[in-house]
Amino acid sequence: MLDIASYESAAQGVLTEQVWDFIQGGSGSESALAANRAALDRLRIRPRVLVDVSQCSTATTVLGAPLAAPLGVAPMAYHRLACPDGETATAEAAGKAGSLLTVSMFASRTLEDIAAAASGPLWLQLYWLRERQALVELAARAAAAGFQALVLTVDAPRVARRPRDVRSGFSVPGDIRAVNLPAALMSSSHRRTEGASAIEKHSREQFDSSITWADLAWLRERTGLPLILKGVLTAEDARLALAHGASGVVVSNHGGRQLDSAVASADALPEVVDAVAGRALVAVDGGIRHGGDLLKVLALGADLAMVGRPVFWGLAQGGATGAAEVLRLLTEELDEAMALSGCPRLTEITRALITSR
Ligand SMILES: Cc1cc2nc3c(=O)[nH]c(=O)nc-3n(C[C@H](O)[C@H](O)[C@H](O)COP(=O)(O)O)c2cc1C
Ligand SMILES: CCCCC(=O)C(=O)O
Repeated sequence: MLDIASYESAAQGVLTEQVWDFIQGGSGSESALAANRAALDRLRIRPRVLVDVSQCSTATTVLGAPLAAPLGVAPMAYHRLACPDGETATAEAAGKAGSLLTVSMFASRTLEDIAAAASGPLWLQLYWLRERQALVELAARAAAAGFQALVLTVDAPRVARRPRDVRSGFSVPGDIRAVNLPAALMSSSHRRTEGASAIEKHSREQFDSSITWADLAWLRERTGLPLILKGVLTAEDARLALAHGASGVVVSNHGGRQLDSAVASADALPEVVDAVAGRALVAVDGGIRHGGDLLKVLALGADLAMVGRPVFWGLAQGGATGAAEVLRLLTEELDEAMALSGCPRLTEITRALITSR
């Protein structure tokens, strides 16, 4: 497999149509989904030549953790939809590739099993549930298992209407469970209804859509782990995130799965980078499919790029091996893009490298 697109088509051949649509799909007209790719494609690289690129290095550290490249796996629910081992396969893959793994609150393997399979840094993603005690317990288990940060997803007061899932009557198969949460909190995710998405209905029941900036203190008082906010798309919210003690933000429109008309993540990235001004970590996700895309978001000022669907495709196609290959491929492509653009070190990747067409 020579590119990420090959993993995508291989995965389509392996997954059921309903799971495929759940993974690939976005909200509404899928315009935010398309915008992520379009924004990256619009950016082009202004390469510099006759630079000594005989020794390129993609290595970096993120919140103190060494990585082979500024690359991480975005949180995605239920990896067992893609392969039988689920998140332990992903953890093994991320470790092999030197990437960071963000585990979803709706992971289908236990935090402890995932930690045992991991050899690299782990973060735990949370949605803010009405049942706050479940958050506190998860945060404590994550810290005990060696997770290094919490990622609170803030772009999902509820799961958006995703037409593909409504049409297919998507529900989470009964044998695949969000095993880190009490079963009673999850039962409606598995309740199949024609013409409705179970996860959208579940989120209306279980997510607390009343939380505001003021509530973040409550969570921060209950964990020693750094808190990162995922789903920030404006300078205003980036400043508020810092004012409320966040250690970082993930610039993301949730892979086009939440606000359908949202700005593309690559378009939002520069204003967030400028607002954060080096005071906290800036990660980004959405549509990153090539090493060149990595180079582009690094040039716009991201400290870390995260990929979602490509990892699912790798898992579907070849379990831990497939997912590791996807992460390695992106890292190799970044290395090549750095060499061919005259940037042997990550610090040389600046905005001067970017033009829009
Ligand atoms: C199948 C799937 C499940 C997801 N589950 C979660 C989740 O549980 N928590 C979350 O914060 N984001 C979730 N996301 C969003 C991803 O973290 C990420 O923002 C998005 O997929 C990045 O875009 P990309 O897929 O284009 O790389 C999910 C995305 C997909 C495709
Ligand atoms: C309730 C599960 C939501 C996972 C998901 O599909 C997403 O966050 O995009």
